[in-house]
Amino acid sequence: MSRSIEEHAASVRATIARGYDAATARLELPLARARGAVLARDLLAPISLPPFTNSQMDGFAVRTADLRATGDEAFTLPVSATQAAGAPPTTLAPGTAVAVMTGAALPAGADAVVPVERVSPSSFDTDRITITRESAAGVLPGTYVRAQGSDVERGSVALSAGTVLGAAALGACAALGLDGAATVSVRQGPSVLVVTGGDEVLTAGQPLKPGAIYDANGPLLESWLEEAGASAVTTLSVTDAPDEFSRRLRAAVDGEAPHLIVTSGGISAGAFEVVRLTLEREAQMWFGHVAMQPGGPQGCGHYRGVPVVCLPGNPVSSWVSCEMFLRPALAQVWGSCVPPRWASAVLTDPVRGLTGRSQLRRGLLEAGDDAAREPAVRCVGGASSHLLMSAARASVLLRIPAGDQEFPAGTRVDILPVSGGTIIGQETANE
Ligand SMILES: Nc1nc2c(c(=O)[nH]1)N[C@H]1C(S)=C(S)[C@@H](COP(=O)(O)OP(=O)(O)OC[C@H]3O[C@@H](n4cnc5c(N)ncnc54)[C@H](O)[C@@H]3O)O[C@H]1N2
Ligand code: MOO
Repeated sequence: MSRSIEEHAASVRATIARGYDAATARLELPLARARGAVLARDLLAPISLPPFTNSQMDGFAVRTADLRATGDEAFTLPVSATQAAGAPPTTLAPGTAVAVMTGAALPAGADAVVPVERVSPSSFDTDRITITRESAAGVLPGTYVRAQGSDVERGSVALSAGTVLGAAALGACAALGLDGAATVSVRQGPSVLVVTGGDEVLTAGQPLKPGAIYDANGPLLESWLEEAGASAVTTLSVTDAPDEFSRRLRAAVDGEAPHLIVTSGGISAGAFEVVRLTLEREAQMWFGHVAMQPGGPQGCGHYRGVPVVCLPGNPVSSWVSCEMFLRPALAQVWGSCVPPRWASAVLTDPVRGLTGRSQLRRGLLEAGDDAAREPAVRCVGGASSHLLMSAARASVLLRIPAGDQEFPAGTRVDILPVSGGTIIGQETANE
């Protein structure tokens, strides 16, 4: 049975939704440990920002009414005081100006600021300034004034639920006076049991035997899931022996009580597909083919009431499947990671499509030195799903539409940014 990418994505989302646990999905965390997390609740502002009305420019605070007299070609005002940043606000006497610095409180009575370079002399070392009629015409109430609460009003929503606590958001929290110990309510993803292995798979650190390979998928999935906000990830390494697989899976699921099981490998057409054969017998599952490459063989369902998502064993297939199926589902159901942020770019080189299947090639977005130019993307490595080293160099996945045709250079394709990848320009910097 075959599915489209969208059909399988919907099915994985519905599968994962059955394991959703509202109590786990929200967590109180001190800000110092919340970097990268997603806010679960609106964060209300404990103070207004700016906390007081202040100047946006180094210049002179004035009363605009003083610059409206008719007939004069220029306005000359005595400088009655200097208002430095950090000092309490002074008062502007009518018919005068107060020298004011960027970020300094606007003196009481002033309603605009004229930048120092627009007055004569253009200096603070003076006891009077002159403003031409032409310059004065542009000085309106509020000019170069940052009103109290113009960024956020005390008590209103400063950062809404769903905001990722990146650098700007953490800076915003600090601006509100929240220190690292202040707690915020953040999203947390499911606890996940990762099942990887096969008779050929060894854990790194052991001597490599003929016919064996090291386990890439365990660490790959663990790291991907942690980045996606999983509350805990435990890994079960299995062999291809069905009875042992069945027994150990059951013990792990009963012992860990995970919200989600993610398996890799053992689901396609071979003679020892232990994951598919066991789950077809012991769980309610769909196994079949999704019209994409890599990541064709897929499965999902429920094992003892726990959602299971089965990914194909080739490492690149597992990784691409995480981005295509787990990311949208975790983002929508648990809210613990950003949803896929698809964009577009043009191909630098021709790419051959595949009949009946979209391809998800790994690519590098070229550094654009011209902001007006559309971003350009090139494939890194070939199409095969064992090519994990070139996948590690990729900064995006490119979706090449189905079709037995060549998509020429210049074709616009959908791209999905991924974390990691090689920084263009540093490929030869072996320091
Ligand atoms: N006759 C067919 N054969 C295959 C088909 C098919 O449709 N008909 N599909 C191919 C595709 S596409 C993929 S993808 C794989 C998926 O197979 P499985 O999910 O059953 O995965 P395995 O056979 O167990 O492993 C595939 C490949 O990946 C390596 N592997 C597995 N686990 C790990 C791990 N933890 N770390 C590193 N590498 C791992 C494994 O050694 C195999 O080379 O099936 C194709 N075959
Ligand atoms: O579809 Mo498989 O996942 O290409 O290698």
